Amino acid sequence: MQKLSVAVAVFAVLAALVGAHKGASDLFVLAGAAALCAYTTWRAADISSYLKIFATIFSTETVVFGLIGLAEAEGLWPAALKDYAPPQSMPLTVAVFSILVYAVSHIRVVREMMRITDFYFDSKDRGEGRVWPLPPFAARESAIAVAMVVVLVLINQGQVGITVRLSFFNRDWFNAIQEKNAPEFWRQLFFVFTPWAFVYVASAVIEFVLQSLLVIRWRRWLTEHYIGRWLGTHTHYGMALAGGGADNPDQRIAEDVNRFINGAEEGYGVYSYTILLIATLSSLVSFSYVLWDLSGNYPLPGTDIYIPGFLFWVVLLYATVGTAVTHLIGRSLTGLYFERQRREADFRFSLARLREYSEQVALLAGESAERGSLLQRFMGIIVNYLAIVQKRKQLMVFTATYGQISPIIPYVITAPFYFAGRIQLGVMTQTASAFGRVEGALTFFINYYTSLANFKSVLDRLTSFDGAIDSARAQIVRTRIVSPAEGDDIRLREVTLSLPDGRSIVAIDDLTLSAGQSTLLSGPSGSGKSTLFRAIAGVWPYAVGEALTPKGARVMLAPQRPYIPMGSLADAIVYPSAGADHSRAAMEEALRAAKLAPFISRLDEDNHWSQRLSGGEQQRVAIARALLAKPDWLFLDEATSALDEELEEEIYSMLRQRLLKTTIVSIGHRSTLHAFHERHIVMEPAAGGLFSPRDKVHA
Ligand SMILES: Nc1ncnc2c1ncn2[C@@H]1O[C@H](COP(=O)(O)OP(=O)(O)OP(=O)(O)O)[C@@H](O)[C@H]1O
Repeated sequence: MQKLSVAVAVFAVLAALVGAHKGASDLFVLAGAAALCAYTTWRAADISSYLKIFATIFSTETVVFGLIGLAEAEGLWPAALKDYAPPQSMPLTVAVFSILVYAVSHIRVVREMMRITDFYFDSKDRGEGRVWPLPPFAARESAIAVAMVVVLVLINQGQVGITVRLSFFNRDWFNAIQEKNAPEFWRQLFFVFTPWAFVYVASAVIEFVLQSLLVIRWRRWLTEHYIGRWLGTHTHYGMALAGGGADNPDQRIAEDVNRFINGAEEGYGVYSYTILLIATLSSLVSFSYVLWDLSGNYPLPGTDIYIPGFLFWVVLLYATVGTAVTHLIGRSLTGLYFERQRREADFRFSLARLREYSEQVALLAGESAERGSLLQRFMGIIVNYLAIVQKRKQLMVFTATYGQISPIIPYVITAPFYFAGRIQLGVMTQTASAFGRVEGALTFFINYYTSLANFKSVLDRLTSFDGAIDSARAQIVRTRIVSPAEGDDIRLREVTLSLPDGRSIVAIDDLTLSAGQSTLLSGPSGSGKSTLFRAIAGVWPYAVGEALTPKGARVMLAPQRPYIPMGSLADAIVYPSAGADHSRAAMEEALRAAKLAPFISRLDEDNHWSQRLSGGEQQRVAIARALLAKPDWLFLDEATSALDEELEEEIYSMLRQRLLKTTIVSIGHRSTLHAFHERHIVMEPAAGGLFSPRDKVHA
C-alpha cells in the first residue's frame, strides 16, 4: 500500500503542475483529491484485507486514468485513440472511491462485517485453482480469492464502460436513421453494436461463473472454519452447557454463513452488496457532477445569488431526511429478523427431534402433546411474521410515498425557473433526470432497507455465534483441570466440580485411580458420578483443582446411551476413527465378542442404527468399539445397564480377558458388578451438601 500511496502522491504533484501550466482549475481539484487519496492509501495498510482490495484497485485506477487525463490535457494522447480515453471525471471518481473505502472502514457495522469477511481473506490455507486452459495450480486460498474479486470488479467496471459506449452507439444510430444514412446504419450495427454486445454477453457469462465459484469457495472455507471452531476443544459441548449464548448453531453454520456471503432469495450478501454499492456510487459521483454544473442555472428564488452546487445540496438534504425517517420507522426490523431466524430454526429442530424420538413418542401416545407444542412453536413464527408485516407496512407507507414524490420534486423545483423563461425544457428534463439519479443513489438505504435489516440480523447472528464460541473456549481453557503427568495412575487433587449455575456438587481431596486396578464407582443418583467421569475426560468446564492423567494415555468413555453416528454399522463400531484403521476380521471379531454375531452380515448396511438397535444392542456396539480401540483407560458409565445380569457378566469377563492392558473404571448400581472390580468407591454426602468419593471395604 505504501508504494501505491507514493505513486498516487507523485501523480497529485504532476496534476497540480499540469493544472498550473494549463491554468485548469479542475486539475487542481483532481490534485487535491489525489493528495487525500495518497494519504488514505498510506493509512489503508491497517484496514480490513477485503476493503484493501478495493482501496488498491481504486488508487491504482486513479493513477492510470489520471495519467491518461494529463496526457490528454497536454495534447500527448494520440488522436486516433480519442474515443478510447476514459471520461474526464473518471480519475476524480475513483480517487473519491478510494477515500470512501478508507472512510467506511471506520464505521462500526462495517468493521463487524469485515471481521467475519476477513476470516477468509486473511486465511493462510492452501487452495487449488485453475484458469482454463492452464493446468491446475496451488496457491494461498486468500490469494486466489483476492484475484477473483479483482477480476470481478474489473469486469463490472468494464461493463459500465460498455454501457456508456453503447449509449453513444444509440445516439449515432438514431442520427443515421434520421439522416437516412443507410451505410452508416449498417456500419454502426455490425461494427460497433455487434462486437460490443458480444463482449458484454461474454463478460456477463464469465462474471456469473466466476462469481458463483468465488461464493462457493468462500462458503466452503467459512463453513469449515466455523465447524472447526465449534467442534474444537469440545466447544460445542461447552456452549450447550452454558446455554443462552447462541441458539441453533446448526442453522448459523448451514444458513447464516451462506446468507452472509451471498444473501438469500430475498436479499444480498457481503459480496453482492459490495458490487451494488460500487455501481450506486459510480452513478452518484458521475451524476453529482452533472447536477453541480446544472446548478449554475438556478439562482436563489427571488434573487440573483447563485449557490455553488445548489441542486446537489437540495437533493442531499432531501435524501438525508428520507433516510433518517426510514431508519426511525424500520430500525426494529433487524431484531425481528434475528428473532425470525431463531424461531424458524427452533421449529425445524423440534420436528427433527420428533423424528429422532418417534418411537418414544408413539409408545407414550404423545402425539397430541407433540402437536400442541409444535403448533405453539409455529404460532411463535406467525406472531413474529405479523410483527414484521406490521413494521414493513409502516415502512412501505413512507418509502412508497417517498418513491412517488421523488420524480416530481425536481420538476417542482425547476418549474418556476421554466415558467419565468430562465431555462429551457431540455435543461429542465436534464436536471430532473440528474436529480433522480443522484437521489436514487443517495436513497440506497431507503430502497434496500428491508434487505439490509435482514442482512444485519445475519451479521448479528454470526457475530454472536462467534462470541459464544470464544467465551465457551475461554471457559474451557480457564477451567482445564486435566494435565498430563509422569506415571501410570490418574490422580485428582483438591477438585471441586460445580454445575453451570455455579452450585458445587462434588468435592475431592485426594483420589488416585491406580493403573491396572479395576474400580467400581457407585452412589446415590445425582451425586455427580457421571460429572466426575466427564471431568476426568476433560470435557466438564465447571471444575477447579488438578487432575493428573498419564502422559499419552488413551482414555475412552462409554456412556449409558452410546452415540451411534449416521452411516453403516462398521462406521458405528470404529467411531471416531476411520474404517480403514481396522481390518474387516477385527471388526467381525469385535462384534462376535460383544455378542452381536447376527449383525456381522450387516456391517456395511446404511441404516438409522440408533433407532433400529435395541438399547442393549446399542450398548454392545459401544463395547465392540472399546474392543477395537483398546484404550489404556476405559470408563464405563452404566454402559451395560440395559443388559441382563448374565449377559453383563459375560461381557465383563470377556473385557477383562481381551483388554489386558486396559484399566476399567465403571459406574454401576448392581451389586453383581462388585465381583468384576478390585476396588469399590462410593459417593457419600459430605460437608456443605456436596458429595465426596470414599473407599468401601467389603467384608
Ligand atoms: N448439563 C447440566 N446442567 C445442569 N445440571 C446438570 C447437568 N448435568 C448434570 N447436572 C446435574 O448434576 C448432578 C449430578 O449429575 P450426574 O449425572 O453426574 O449424576 P450421577 O451421579 O451420574 O447420577 P445417576 O446415577 O442418576 O446417573 C445432577 O443433579 C444433575 O441434575
